[in-house]
Amino acid sequence: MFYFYYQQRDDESGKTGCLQRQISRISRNLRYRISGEGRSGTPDWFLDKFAAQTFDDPEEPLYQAKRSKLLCGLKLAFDPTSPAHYRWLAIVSLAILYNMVFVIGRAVFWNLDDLTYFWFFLDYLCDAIYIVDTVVHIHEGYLEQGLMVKDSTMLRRNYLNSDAWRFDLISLLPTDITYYWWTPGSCDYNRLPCPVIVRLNRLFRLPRLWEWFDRTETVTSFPNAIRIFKVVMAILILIHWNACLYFAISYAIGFGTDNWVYNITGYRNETLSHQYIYSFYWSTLTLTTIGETPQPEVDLEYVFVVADFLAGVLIFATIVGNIGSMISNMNVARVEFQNKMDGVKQYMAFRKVSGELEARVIRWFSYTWAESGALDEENVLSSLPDKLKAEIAIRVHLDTLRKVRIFQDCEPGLLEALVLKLRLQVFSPGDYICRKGDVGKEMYIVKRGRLQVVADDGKTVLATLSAGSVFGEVSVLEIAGNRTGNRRTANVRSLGYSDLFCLAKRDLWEALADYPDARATLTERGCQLLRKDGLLDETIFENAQTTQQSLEDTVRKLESTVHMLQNRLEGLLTDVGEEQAMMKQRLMRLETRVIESDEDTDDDSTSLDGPDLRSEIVKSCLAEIQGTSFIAPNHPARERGHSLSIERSPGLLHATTEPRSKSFRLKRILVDHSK
Ligand SMILES: Nc1nc2c(ncn2[C@@H]2O[C@@H]3COP(=O)(O)O[C@H]3[C@H]2O)c(=O)[nH]1
Repeated sequence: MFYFYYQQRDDESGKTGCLQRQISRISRNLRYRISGEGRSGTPDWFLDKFAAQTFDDPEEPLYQAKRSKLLCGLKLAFDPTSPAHYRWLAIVSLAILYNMVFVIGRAVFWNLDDLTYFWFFLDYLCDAIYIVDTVVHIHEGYLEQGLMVKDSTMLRRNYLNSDAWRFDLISLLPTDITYYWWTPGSCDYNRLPCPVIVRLNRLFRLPRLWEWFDRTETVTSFPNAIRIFKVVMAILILIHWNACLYFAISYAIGFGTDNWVYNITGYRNETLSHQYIYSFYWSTLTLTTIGETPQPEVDLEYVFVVADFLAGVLIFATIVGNIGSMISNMNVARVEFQNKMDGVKQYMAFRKVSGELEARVIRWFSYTWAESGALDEENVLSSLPDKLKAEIAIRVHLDTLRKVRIFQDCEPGLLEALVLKLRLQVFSPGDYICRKGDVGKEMYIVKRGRLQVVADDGKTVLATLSAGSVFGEVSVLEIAGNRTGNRRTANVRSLGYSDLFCLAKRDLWEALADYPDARATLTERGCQLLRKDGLLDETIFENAQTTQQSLEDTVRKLESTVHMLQNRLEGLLTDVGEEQAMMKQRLMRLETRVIESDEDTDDDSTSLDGPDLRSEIVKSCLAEIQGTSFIAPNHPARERGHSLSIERSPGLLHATTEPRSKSFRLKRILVDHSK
């Protein structure tokens, strides 16, 4: 429950052994300090302090480590998803429930409050639980960017930023201080309520109870049962509170003053049990509006009864509706299955299917329901990512898969790939899974049951298959030399009920494409069976093996050639890149020279031809960048929306705008790579 962890800021200096020594020293110091000086403070406050003290000792070998900012501290944090935290919430919930039931009960039914010391013990036990819970609540870890935050300072900040601290604080207020003036045990039928009413603030801890219910709903395998329990509990507490209010109103109006209020006179009516049972009974009748209740006589009674009726109608209608839908949800699988079965039965009756077949179908339905509850595994798991689905499937089917020889030594990847493609099929006694001569489209793995491989006569049993056996692979693998081609080589019949995993041919091929060893094992097994039955043409098989061998060699050679070519191409690409970089640099140098020579003149209409220096520069530019075309993208003419054409003649460069043809001086010359 407690996380004591090291926070190490300097990786170089941390060594587990040293850290353990420090921790034990810090704990020793902590114990000494707590017992010796009795100082208070949060544990991590202490621990940080002592850690600093320990490291400040120059004799300490880790003194240097401290200098390089190794901070080693014990921190207190609670993981809100841990089972220990969940159990703690259960304890807090009990304390809250205690307060919810007994504070109001004892405040009204004075006889109940007589056992003063007993109640004191329970009250302060609950208060102690509340105090510890506040510490736990403050140090509860939370997720930030998917990681659990365990830093005490951040946890405290997070707690103070939430609303929870207000509720915790109110529920911790020591309201019982009023007992000093208002002594417990001093109330009777003349003086109500009892002083314990001041403890009502303890109910502000209610959010923790809801938290526990939420966690329980998530954790449990029976969420509907928990929901129903929660609703029933809410109803009972509501009735209890209403009963207490009825008794309190009867006191306010005056016990026995009319027929509506509680009549306290008489030996039986004076007893606590009768007072409570009658009030509870009255409350149940009124809230559920299912029985005759005494007619109210005074205004307050009318108001109270009307409020009760309204609450009853609204709250109970909601609650009962919820319970109804929960119960129908619990049966939804059964109802759906029943509907499917009825549909098939109606269809068989309509199509006049033989009685024997009908009976088999019905037997199949009952077996499927009894064994798996008609669970649609694919749908149930569809929302999970493939990896998780595969993990669940492997766990669920592990026993079967362990028995399958080809899966025993296979790589986990193949197992994952295959397990996701497996579909469960159920066969009844006498069902033929495949018949000799059918086209093979699936391979099967036996999960449960016994099957027989039978010859054409339907009687000669070639082999018996049980859990973990694989069959149907011969026709699916398309073994070269198989005389039956892709046809089934034998009949397979289910002896009793059998559950089989079915793997489609395409899925099997896809999975085996990446796992040649597994494929070879399967093919080898298929060959053995074919040889046994004389269905393998050895010549074709050997030829195919040789061809495959040479094919594999060719592929291997091709692969190495491709690899070599790739290397050479990479080298060439690097050369081209370097050349390009050099070219760019030279071009930049040239541009700079052109711009520098242009800076002296502003004349827009200056032609580039002529025996001046610029022309010479452009000439050398052209000579430098052979075959590359030029544009002047930054020229003012282009900015004004004129089209700009560049002409290149040997030794000259003209920039001309449309519509007016005019020569411009080029201020910048760039290489247009797109051309
Ligand atoms: N032909 C043959 N198939 C067998 C035998 N034992 C089990 N089988 C399986 O029965 C399956 C029938 O369909 P396939 O031919 O696809 O694959 C066959 C084998 O996987 C046997 O002895 N002979």
